[in-house]
Amino acid sequence: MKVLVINSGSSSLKYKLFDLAGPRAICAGLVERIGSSESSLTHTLYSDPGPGEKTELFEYFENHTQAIEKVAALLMAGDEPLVKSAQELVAIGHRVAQGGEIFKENCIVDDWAIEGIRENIVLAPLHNPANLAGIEAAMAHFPGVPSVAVFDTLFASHLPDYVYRYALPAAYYTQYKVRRYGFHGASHAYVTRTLAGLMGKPLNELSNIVCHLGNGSSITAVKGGVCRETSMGMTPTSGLIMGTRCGDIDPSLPAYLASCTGKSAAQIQTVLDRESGLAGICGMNDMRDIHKAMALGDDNARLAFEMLCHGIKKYIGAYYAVLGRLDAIAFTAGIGENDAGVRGKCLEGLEHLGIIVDQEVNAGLRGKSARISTDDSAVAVWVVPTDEEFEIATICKDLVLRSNKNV
Ligand SMILES: Nc1ncnc2c1ncn2[C@@H]1O[C@H](COP(=O)(O)OP(=O)(O)O)[C@@H](O)[C@H]1O
Ligand SMILES: CC(=O)OP(=O)(O)O
Ligand SMILES: [Mg+2]
Repeated sequence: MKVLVINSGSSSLKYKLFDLAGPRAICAGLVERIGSSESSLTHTLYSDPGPGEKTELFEYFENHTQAIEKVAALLMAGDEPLVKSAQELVAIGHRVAQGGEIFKENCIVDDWAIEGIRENIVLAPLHNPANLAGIEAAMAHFPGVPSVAVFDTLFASHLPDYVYRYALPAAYYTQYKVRRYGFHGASHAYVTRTLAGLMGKPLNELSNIVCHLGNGSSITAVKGGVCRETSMGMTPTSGLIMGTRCGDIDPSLPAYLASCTGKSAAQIQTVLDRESGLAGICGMNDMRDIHKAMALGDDNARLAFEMLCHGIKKYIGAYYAVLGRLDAIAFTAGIGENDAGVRGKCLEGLEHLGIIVDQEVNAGLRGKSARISTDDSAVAVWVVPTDEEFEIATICKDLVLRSNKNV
């Protein structure tokens, strides 16, 4: 029973092929820095034991459609292709960022779902187009295989009304669905469940914060596995400073900037989504580049780093208060899993809150699960690599099996 999962992020495309009968994924890959001259594809074929063979291709991928064409060709190439024919796949799972109020559950994609995802583009302009391109390209390459849409927004769909509503005229909520949705749901759900397992604590007793820090970043407060607060709002532009997104700003700013610069609302939106965040402050959106620049004394890179860390610290403090009791904080995604500097800095000075980082363990840790707090830290701090694709594959399998039973 093979399931292919496609996770189109704003700047990357991840894929993983699972044989759900087996213990682990068959292969995985990452197309990074899509749209940049430095774009590349890394394809890893897993073998037992060990990570297996790695192929790296440096090619220009202009957009997500081109990336998927290459991935499909890789999976189906050679004498013993990983996917012999489309019929071998029971489903292709797609991460879709914005489900809005249209999608109350994950679903098998049909014309109605495609229209709904398209309608929600205004609520996630960087993501839903990439997600839709992924779905359409996969449908073209693997005809007859059910595509399953797994929505980022569902994890936060049980937020209390006083959290998800904005203090705007009530009609804007009822007519235009203006509200906090929250994103990165598959990641927050997977990391929270994994964290409970690592800590040996029943999920329904765990009170935790997840810091998903990637090119897009969001933080959630979770009690008993249920999301109680989330930093992203109606769109993934809000919350923390991100690679190119501004995060929370004064709501009067767009109108003020429009009057200063003569730019249209759409042009200002592009500035907020694509030219702001870390890139806006220092010209670089990747923390690896920012660290290199900081080491050379670049003060704008230092500022971008400090703004990010300060923002994370503010959310942790606020969500600690929201939860009342905090058992653990988990760091995940590209920055959360790999950047010891960010982890260390944003938790600095929180000892009085019972959060004590073991700086030595933290500094040495990259890309794998481990506790990075000291034994006497009241709040456990963990790095938990996310696996949005595994979460999506599991959802796909359940949905397809259920729908086959109903046929
Ligand atoms: N080794 C590393 N050290 C520091 N930061 C890293 C490292 N690897 C990746 N990152 C950061 O992670 C980001 C990508 O995170 P990821 O979760 O894969 O993004 P997305 O899914 O949003 O495209 C990069 O932009 C970079 O800032
Ligand atoms: C919703 C979102 O920000 O996604 P990504 O992190 O993939 O950009
Ligand atoms: Mg991501």
